[in-house]
Amino acid sequence: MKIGLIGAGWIGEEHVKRLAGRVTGAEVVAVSDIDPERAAAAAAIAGARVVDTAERLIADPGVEAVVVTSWAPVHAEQVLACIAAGKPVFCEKPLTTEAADGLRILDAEQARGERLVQVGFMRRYDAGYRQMKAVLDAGGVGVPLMVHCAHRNPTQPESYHSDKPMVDTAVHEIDVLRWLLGEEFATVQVVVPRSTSQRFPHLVDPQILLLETASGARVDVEVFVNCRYGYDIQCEIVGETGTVRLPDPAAPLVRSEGRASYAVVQDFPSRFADAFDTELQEWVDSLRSGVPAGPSAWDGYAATVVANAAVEARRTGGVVAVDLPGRPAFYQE
Ligand SMILES: NC(=O)C1=CN([C@@H]2O[C@H](COP(=O)(O)OP(=O)(O)OC[C@H]3O[C@@H](n4cnc5c(N)ncnc54)[C@H](O)[C@@H]3O)[C@@H](O)[C@H]2O)C=CC1
Ligand SMILES: O=C1[C@@H](O)[C@H](O)[C@@H](O)[C@H](O)[C@H]1O
Repeated sequence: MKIGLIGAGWIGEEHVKRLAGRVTGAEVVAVSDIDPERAAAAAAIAGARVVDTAERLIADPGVEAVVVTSWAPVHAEQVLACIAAGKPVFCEKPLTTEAADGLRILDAEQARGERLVQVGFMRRYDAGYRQMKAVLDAGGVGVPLMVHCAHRNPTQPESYHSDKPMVDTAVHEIDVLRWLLGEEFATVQVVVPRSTSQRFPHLVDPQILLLETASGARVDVEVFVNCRYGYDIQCEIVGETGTVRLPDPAAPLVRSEGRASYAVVQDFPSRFADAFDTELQEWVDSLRSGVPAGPSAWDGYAATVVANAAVEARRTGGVVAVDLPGRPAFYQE
């Protein structure tokens, strides 16, 4: 597959390296970024061409499929342009920052009549989450009743504002829990403890999302993006007959100087390196087989609806209903 990539920033460059070096069956042939230096640097990794605009890259007859790794607010227009051109597109999360833009994508894809969009929710490709799903699907802990999650980043840049814990960060838990539990969320509330002193003053951090699924399971997600000590992702599902917990990444246990310890992963590129590789490999495989797989535009839309409701919940302090329409038949699995 000849791939064009739009948005050669941090993750764009990582995905170019991945597609050029570790993923089989694909090559990056074109790169575009509003910053020409970034585009040139990423293109050089793969021996690809630089194309001056996203529109030209999408229209380029030498590009068979597109990876969108630009800033989230421009995802919608770029994904819509790919659909209009009939080209498969892998779009990094979040698919859109506003649910209304996600609806436009659903409408366009259904009007086109073929599944073209996959969303970069890489946790579905993480070995630990896949093991949890196998346990749940086999009924290993009975009916899920409660879920406890923590999403901790060591720090975030000053541009990270108080809606981002939902739209940019907890959107991962929202998606992976929809997938693990096999149902949608019905309500969300956000409660905030006192903020850490280790943050930029404009940011509310940490924040806790309290969600309820359609069938009545309760979920708490702690988002704490200045925890300082590492990149720490926790998830425990409590069912009627047992519990299942996301495994920590394997690390050697060191006994020394009177202590037994193991290191905490420091960043998401390390924590989810294998998941990112598997995600892009399975996307390329699905393009080559012609059978769509992975998180769809519906999944991207549903996650943003919940994230938007959580933003409203923090602002109002109340319990907000998740206003999600029924899943169209086009997106039934
Ligand atoms: N799945 C995951 O765990 C992760 C996903 N992401 C997602 O990837 C996306 C990009 O994030 P980063 O790489 O961290 O950001 P970044 O700021 O490093 O890179 C974004 C790039 O997009 C370019 N860009 C912006 N508007 C553009 C346009 N109209 N046309 C072409 N290029 C444009 C910028 O110049 C920049 O080079 C975000 O949606 C983010 O949420 C980022 C990190 C991890
Ligand atoms: O997607 C990601 C970032 O964009 C986001 O900013 C971080 O909070 C997440 O931990 C990371 O996985």
